[in-house]
Amino acid sequence: MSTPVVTVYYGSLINPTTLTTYEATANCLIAVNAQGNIDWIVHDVKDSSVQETLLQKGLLDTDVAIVELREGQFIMPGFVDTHTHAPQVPNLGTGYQSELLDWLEKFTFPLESKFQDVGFAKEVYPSIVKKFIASGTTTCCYYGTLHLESNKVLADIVHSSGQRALIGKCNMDRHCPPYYIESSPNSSISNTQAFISYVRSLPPGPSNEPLIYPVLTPRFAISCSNELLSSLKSLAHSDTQLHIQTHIAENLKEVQFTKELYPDVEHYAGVYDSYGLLRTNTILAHAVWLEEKEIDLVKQRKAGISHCPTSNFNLRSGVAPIGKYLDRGLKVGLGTDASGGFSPSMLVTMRNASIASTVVALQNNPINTPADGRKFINRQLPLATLLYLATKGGAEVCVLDKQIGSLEPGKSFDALIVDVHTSDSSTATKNSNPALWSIPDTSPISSLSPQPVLEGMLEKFIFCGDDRNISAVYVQGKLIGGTSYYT
Ligand SMILES: O=c1[nH]c(=O)c2nc[nH]c2[nH]1
Ligand SMILES: [Zn+2]
Repeated sequence: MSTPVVTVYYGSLINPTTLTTYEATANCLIAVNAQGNIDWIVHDVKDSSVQETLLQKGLLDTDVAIVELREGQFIMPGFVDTHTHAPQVPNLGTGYQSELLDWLEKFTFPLESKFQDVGFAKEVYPSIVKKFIASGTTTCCYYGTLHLESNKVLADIVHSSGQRALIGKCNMDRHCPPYYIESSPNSSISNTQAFISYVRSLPPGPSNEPLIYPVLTPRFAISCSNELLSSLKSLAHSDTQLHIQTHIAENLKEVQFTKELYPDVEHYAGVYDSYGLLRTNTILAHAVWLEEKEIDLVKQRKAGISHCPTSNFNLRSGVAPIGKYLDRGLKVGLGTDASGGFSPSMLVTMRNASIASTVVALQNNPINTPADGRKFINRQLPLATLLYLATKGGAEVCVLDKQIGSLEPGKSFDALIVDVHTSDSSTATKNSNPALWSIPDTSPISSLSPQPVLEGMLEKFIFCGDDRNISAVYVQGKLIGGTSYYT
C-alpha cells in the first residue's frame, strides 16, 4: 500500500477573517500536503459526500489519511505569541510588587544571568518550550539572554521541537548590573552575528522553508549605548530581511529615563527610528504610553505592536489603548511577555486583552461608534478581534501573514485541534477541563444551528479553556504537541 500523500481533516473550522469577523463552519474538509501546506478547503461537506468530494479533488483512498474530528472538537489556526522571554519562565508569578525598572534589577537580571551556564540552559529550556507548545503557540517570538551559547541551546531545542519561532540574542551594554552586561558593543555585535548565522544554518522545515528566524533584539533603548545602537543600525541596514524586536513605552519611569538619555530626540519611538530600527519587520512590545506623533511614526514605518496586557497589569505599567491603535490602522498582535506576564498561555493573554479593553472603555464612558467610523475606540474588544489578534494579527506583526495566521489554501497548516468535550461529561478524559464540559448540555444555544454552537465553543475556550482542551498542535503539518501527542 502506498503512503498517503495528503492528510485530510474533517470537522468544524473556526478561522479569523477580518478584525471583526471570523468563519465558523461545521463539516469542513481541509487537505494538507506532504510539505505541510494546505491544498484546499471545502466547507459544509455531509458525511455521505466525503468520498465523492475527495474523488472530485482527484484523490483515491490510498492517497489520503483522514483525521475525523469528534463532536466537541474544532480546528483553528495556532496562536502567534509576538513577545515573550524564554529565560524568564522560571520566574513566572514572581516579583509583582515591583514596577518595571526595579523588577528588572531585583528579579529578572539575576535569573537571566544564570544562563551564562550552558548546563542551566540545557536543563530548563526543554520544559519551557514544551509549555509554550502545550499552550497552543505554534509561532513564538522569544527573547533569549545575552549569552551566545545558551541562545544556541534555545534555538536547538525549539528547532527539534518543531515549533515555528523568532529567536533573539539580547543586546545590552549599559545600565545593567556588572554581572549581567556585555563587555563592549563589538562583542555584542559579533555574538549577534554568530547567532544569526547559527540560526540560519539550522535545517529547514518540511516545506524546505526555515521554521526558525533570528531576530535583532536590543533589550530597550535604556540598556543600549549609542555606539551599540549605531552598530545595530548598520547590521539592520545590511540585512533588511532580519526581524527586529524591542520594548517601547512600557512604563512612565522608563519613558522619562529614555528621554533623559536622548534629550535631542523628539520621543521614544524617534530613538529607534534614528537608528533605523523602526521598519515593517519590527515588533514593539508594550507601547502603553505612545504619544500621538509616535503612533503616526509607527504607522508610517509599518512596524507592529505586541500588546502584553497581563504583564502591563502585573507590573502596573498601565493599560495600552489598543482600540485606538486598531482604529489608526496599526498592526497589533498579542504577547504573553513571560515573566512580566504570569502565564505562557495566549488564552490567558486574550482574556487580559479583553479586560484591558474593558478598563479603557469604563474609564472613558463607552460611546457608540463615533460618526468618524472608529470601531474600536473605548470599546470592549469583541471575540472576533481577540481571535484575530492572537492569530492573524500576530502573523502580520511578524510579517509571516502570507504563510500563517489563518487556515487558507497555500498557507502552512499551523493549527490546533481544540476539544471542549461538548457531548457529555462521561466522555471527558482525565486531561479534560471541567470548566468546559457543560457547553451544549446547559447552553441555551445548543439547539440552534452549528454557527452559534461553534461560537459558544470558541468563547468558552477563550475564557475558560487551557492546555487540557488543546488536543493537537500542528506546525507545517506536523503534530508537535497537544494532549493527543502524549497518548
Ligand atoms: O516586560 C519587560 N520585560 C523585560 O525583560 C524588559 N527588559 C526591558 N524592558 C522590559 N520589559
Ligand atoms: Zn518583554
